[in-house]
Amino acid sequence: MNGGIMPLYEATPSTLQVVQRYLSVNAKHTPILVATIVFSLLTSSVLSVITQCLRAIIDDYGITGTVFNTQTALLLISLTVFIPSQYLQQFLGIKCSEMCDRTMRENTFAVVSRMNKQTLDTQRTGDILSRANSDLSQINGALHNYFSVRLPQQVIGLVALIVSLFISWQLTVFSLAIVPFIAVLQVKISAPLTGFVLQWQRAAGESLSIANNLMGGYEVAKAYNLGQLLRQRYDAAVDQAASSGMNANRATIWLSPLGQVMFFFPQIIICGFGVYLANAHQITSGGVMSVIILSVFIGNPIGDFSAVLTDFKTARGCASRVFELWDMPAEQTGGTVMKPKEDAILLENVSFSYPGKPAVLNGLSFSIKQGEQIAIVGGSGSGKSTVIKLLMALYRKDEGKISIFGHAIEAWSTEALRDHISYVGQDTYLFTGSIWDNVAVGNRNASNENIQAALDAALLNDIDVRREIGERGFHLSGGQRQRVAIARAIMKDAPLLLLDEPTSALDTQNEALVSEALRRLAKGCTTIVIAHRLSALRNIDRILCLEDGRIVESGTHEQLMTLQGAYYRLYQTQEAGI
Ligand SMILES: Nc1ncnc2c1ncn2[C@@H]1O[C@H](COP(=O)(O)OP(=O)(O)OP(=O)(O)O)[C@@H](O)[C@H]1O
Repeated sequence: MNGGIMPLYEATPSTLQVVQRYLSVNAKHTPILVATIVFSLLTSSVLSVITQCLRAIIDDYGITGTVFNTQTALLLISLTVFIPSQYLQQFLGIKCSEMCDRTMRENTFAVVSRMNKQTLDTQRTGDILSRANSDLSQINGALHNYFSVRLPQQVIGLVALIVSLFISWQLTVFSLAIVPFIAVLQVKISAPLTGFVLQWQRAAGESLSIANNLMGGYEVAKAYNLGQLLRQRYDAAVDQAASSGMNANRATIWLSPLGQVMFFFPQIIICGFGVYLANAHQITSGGVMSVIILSVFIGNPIGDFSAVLTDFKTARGCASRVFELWDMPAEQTGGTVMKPKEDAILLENVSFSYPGKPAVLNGLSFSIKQGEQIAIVGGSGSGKSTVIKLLMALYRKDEGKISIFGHAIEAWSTEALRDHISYVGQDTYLFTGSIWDNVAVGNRNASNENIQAALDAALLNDIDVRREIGERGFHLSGGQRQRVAIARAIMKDAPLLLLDEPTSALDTQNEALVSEALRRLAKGCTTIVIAHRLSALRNIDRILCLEDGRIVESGTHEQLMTLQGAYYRLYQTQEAGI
C-alpha cells in the first residue's frame, strides 16, 4: 500500500522502548502526575473513611439503636472533603494529559520543520500530516481517559482493596479469584490490536494524502476530470482503514463482556459468601455492607481493564508512528556563523545524484566573483535547479567541493548560510495573510517605511497590500505573486540572490513588470539566475551552459553565439519555437 514510499523503521520498537521514550519526553510533567496521584489517594482515603463510618453506623445501630454519633459527623466531614478532592484529582489528570499532548505536538512540529529534504522527498505529505495530527489525537484521547478517569480509579481501587482485605480477607480474596484468569484471556485477545491500529493509521494517512492531492492540485484534478479516479483511490484507502479498524474493534468487542464479568462476578460472590460468613459470625452485617461498597471501587478498574488495554495498545501503535517520524533524518545542523570573504561561489568537481537515481551533476566546476551576475542555461533535466538546491543546502553533494563566500558549505551553520541567500522560484509560496504580512517576514525587524519601500521597488503599489490574499496567495495573479516574492527578497537584503526561472510562468506584460522588479532586486547582489528565455540574457555578465551535469561553455551571450556550440544550438531551438 505504501507504493514507492521509503519505510522509516528497519525494526519495530518494543512496547517497553515506546513507553520509556514517551515517559522520558514528558518527564517534565512528573510533578503534575504526582499531584494527580496524591489527590487520587486523598479521594480514596476519604472513600475508605466513608465506608468505615457506614459500617460502624450500621453495626452500632444494632447495639445502641441510634444513627447520630461521632461516626455520623465524620461521615459528613468526609463527604465535604470528597467533592473538592475528586474535582482536583480529575482536573489535574486532564491537565497532565493536555500538557503531554502539547509537548508531543510541539516536538513533532519542531521535527517536521527540521526535516531533511532528501528524506522528505520519499514520504507522502498526507502520511506525515496524519502522524502529526490524528496519531497524536489518538494518544491524547487515551491519555485523557487514563489520567482523568482510569488512573484515579486504579488508585482508589487499590486503597479499597487494602481496606476490604482488612475487613475480611477471606471474602475479598474469594471474590477476586476469577479476575487473574479473565485478565490473562483479555491480554491474549488484545495482542494483535497494535498491529491493526498501525494498519488503520497507515490507511488513514493514505486517504489524507489523496485528499491532499485533490485540494493541492484542485485545478488539474478538475481540468482532467480526475475526481472519479481520486474518489476510487480514496474509497480504497478508506475501505482498507475501515477493515483494519473493524479488525481492531473486533478484538475490543470481545474484551468488553469479559470486563463486565470481572466487574459483577465478585459482587455475586460477596453477596452469597458474605451472608454465609455473617451467619457463621465471622463478619458483621456492617462489614458485609462495607465490602460490597468497596467491591464497586475495586471492580471499577478491574472491569475497565479491557478499555485500558485497548487505549494502551492504540496509543502504543500511534506513538510508535509518531516516534518513527521523529527519527527521520533531520537537516544537518551545527557549523559556524561565518563572515563572508571576498570570493562568492566556488564549485570544484561536484557530483550529485538523488537517492537511487543516476548522477545529475558530474564533476561540475565553476566560480563566481562577488557582485557578478551569471545565468545557468541547459536542456530540460540538465540539473540547473539542482545546482540551486545544493547552494541552499537542501541537499548535500556526493563528491567535490562547494564553497560559499570563501567557506566550505559544510562549515556554515545552515541557518546562517540561508540568511545570506534570497531565493525566488518559479512557483512562489505565499503564506495565508496579507501582502504586507508576506513581505514583512523577509525581515522581522523592518520598519513600516522599509516594507513600503520594498513594495514600491517590487512595483506593488497598484494593489491594496493589506487585503487577505487567500491560501497560498491564490487570490493574486501569477505576476503579483512573483512581485510579492521579490519584495520579500528585497526586504531580506541578502548578498546572494538565486533565481530559478522566476518569470517562466508569466505573460509578456507581467514578465516585463517582474523583470524590472528583479533588476532592482539584483542590484549589488551576486546573482545566479536560471533563465528560460535566452534572449533576455544579453546583459548578463556571464552565461554557464550545462550539459550532462557539467559546464560545457561559459561566456557572454555574444561570445557564446559566436562559438556556435551548445548555447547557440539551444538559442536556435528556442528561436525556432521547438
Ligand atoms: N527530488 C528529486 N528526486 C529525484 N530526482 C529528481 C528530483 N529533483 C529532480 N530530479 C531529477 O534530476 C534531474 C535534474 O533535475 P533539475 O530540476 O535540476 O533539472 P533542470 O535543469 O532544472 O530542469 P528544467 O529546466 O526542466 O526545470 C532530472 O532528471 C529530474 O528528474
